[in-house]
Amino acid sequence: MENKLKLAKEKLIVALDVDTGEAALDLVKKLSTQVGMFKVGMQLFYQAGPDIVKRLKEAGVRVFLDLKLHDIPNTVAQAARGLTALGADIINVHAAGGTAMMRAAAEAVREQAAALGRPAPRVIAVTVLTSIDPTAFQYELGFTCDIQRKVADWALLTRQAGLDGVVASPREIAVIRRACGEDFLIITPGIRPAWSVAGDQKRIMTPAAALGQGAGYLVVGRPITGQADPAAAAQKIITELAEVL
Ligand SMILES: O=c1ccn([C@@H]2O[C@H](COP(=O)(O)O)[C@@H](O)[C@H]2O)c(=O)[nH]1
Repeated sequence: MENKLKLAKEKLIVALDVDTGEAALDLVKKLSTQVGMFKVGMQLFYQAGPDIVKRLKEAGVRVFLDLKLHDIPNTVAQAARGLTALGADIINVHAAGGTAMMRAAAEAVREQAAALGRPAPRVIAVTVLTSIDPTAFQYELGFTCDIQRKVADWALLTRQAGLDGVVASPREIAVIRRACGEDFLIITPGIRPAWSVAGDQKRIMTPAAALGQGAGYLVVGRPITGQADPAAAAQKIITELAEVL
């Protein structure tokens, strides 16, 4: 069981969606024995500033920098260069930015990492946000195919652009695997244990079910960080994961 708990820990990424560096570091202190990686998103990065990534790296943790870059290729490449210099382990862009933008990001990251003499962070692409349901996808965003088809197409585009993987709902893991193969990284937010509330997430799955589908990593935010005892919530999740490993 101990080995399974270790493996489960490696699968878990906790979203540090808080306003200050101090709050983020406090969560890291409480959770670092149970969590393999921490995610810095827009909420923390825009308020605490880029230095938070360096502080987390100094604290010895792995960092997924989830800023979802989406702009013209040159702008995204220059931004990706900056994020690489901060020392993130994974960065991301939006697949909707297209292949030229994704290729530019991947190339800039490789060049910058080589110039700094460091391993390059993995670069992945966000497909369809897990907060989008089929109605919004069709009637607000105007897509005529279903979400699964679009996610599979964008995942393939991402792979062809030379990126390492995608962010998607666990509900799309099977179609992504069929399109992109077993060695393609799939990071899944939209994780909701049976005892938690969905909130704004629409395409959700429990931790055990997502792992059963073959998720590379599971991103969990509020079901852990929104609890009075985040460490106890994280422990419940890794125990649930260990049971299916
Ligand atoms: O499609 C996506 C892409 C990114 N996210 C991010 O993951 C976490 C999820 O947090 P919860 O509190 O567990 O809902 C959050 O930081 C999002 O920005 C996503 O949810 N869906």
